Amino acid sequence: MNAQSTAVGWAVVGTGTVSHAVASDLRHVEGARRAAVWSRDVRKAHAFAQQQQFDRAYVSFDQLIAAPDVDIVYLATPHATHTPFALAALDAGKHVLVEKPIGVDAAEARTIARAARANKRFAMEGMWMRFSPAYIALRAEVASGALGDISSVRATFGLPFGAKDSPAWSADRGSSTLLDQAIYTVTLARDILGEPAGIVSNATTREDGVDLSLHATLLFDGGRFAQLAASMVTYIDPTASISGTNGWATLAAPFWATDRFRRHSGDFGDAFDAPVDRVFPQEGHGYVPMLRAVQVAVTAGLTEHPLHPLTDSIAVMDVLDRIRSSWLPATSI
Ligand SMILES: NC(=O)C1=CN([C@@H]2O[C@H](COP(=O)(O)OP(=O)(O)OC[C@H]3O[C@@H](n4cnc5c(N)ncnc54)[C@H](OP(=O)(O)O)[C@@H]3O)[C@@H](O)[C@H]2O)C=CC1
Ligand SMILES: O=C1CO[C@H](CO)[C@@H](O)[C@@H]1O
Repeated sequence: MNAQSTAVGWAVVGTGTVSHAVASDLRHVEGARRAAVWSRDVRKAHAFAQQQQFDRAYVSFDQLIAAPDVDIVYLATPHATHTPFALAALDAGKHVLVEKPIGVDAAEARTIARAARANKRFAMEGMWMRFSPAYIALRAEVASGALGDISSVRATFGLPFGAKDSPAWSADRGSSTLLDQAIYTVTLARDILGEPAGIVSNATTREDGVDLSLHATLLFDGGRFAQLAASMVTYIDPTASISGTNGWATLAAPFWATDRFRRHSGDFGDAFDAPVDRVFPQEGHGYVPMLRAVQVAVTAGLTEHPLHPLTDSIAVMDVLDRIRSSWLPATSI
């Protein structure tokens, strides 16, 4: 792929939670070379490179994106930093896989899409749920009519991540349960029901504006609806279900990274007494299908992935913007 080898060189930017999981999953991707890692802290960069077996460690982002053996830059940093890092990497001629959310709003997502087009480079948001075998199979069952005409979706993702005043969540980093958790619920609702015609929502926000919990009802043509909720301070059942005229199906927790769903369908007897379980093998921490798909697309010269094109990231960000702008004046805690 790059001048020095036929392997595809990956760089990981940031050394936090998801960087470790993804770096470890890269070992399962045939032809992926763990080329470089970047951190603001030299010790962390070297420790990560050693632990995850990356060739080199950088504290200069400019040097990392100038490295000839780096093909794909995976960005796993705070939300507010995604766009500047992505633009710099694209302008340096690198392909980018940007952790979700691609930016903090739809305007940023559009800016990244323009830069990817201008540089003729691959860009994608790391919406791994869309590459999960269980999720793909459920979408196929829905499309084939197994649940009849779809009438509603419920998707909720609340986990108490820590203290409400944790410095890990800050407005200047773009911390937000809308961007961090609700993005999965909106992605699922759009995948099944399309673009919402109306939105009813409210959120609980911290004084600095960080939204901590929210609920939203998305309204669609024909009375269809999606009930969504997200939180970073309390549990909210981390499952999702899709219902229609012939039954319902539930993605097991955590629905955004699940290996299974249960379908209840048919007449009342079958729906209640004869559910069908579908279970799929999970590779690594669950990121492998997405990483492999990105690498295959880049190797094939694609600039977007058909399973998660930039137009979809932009459309989801548009819905997130609409949800945010529908909130009543901030309710601080
Ligand atoms: N797909 C998934 O399953 C998951 C996705 N995510 C997404 O991944 C991204 C990162 O999340 P997560 O790994 O949980 O976050 P962490 O806080 O654990 O790690 C973020 C890393 O970004 C680096 N960083 C760069 N610039 C800054 C800055 N200005 N302030 C703070 N850190 C900075 C830090 O690395 P260093 O100190 O080395 O510079 C830090 O370790 C987010 O977009 C999040 O939504 C998160 C979890 C799971
Ligand atoms: O995207 C994500 C997936 O799930 C994690 C929790 O398990 C979240 O923290 C994260 O933001």
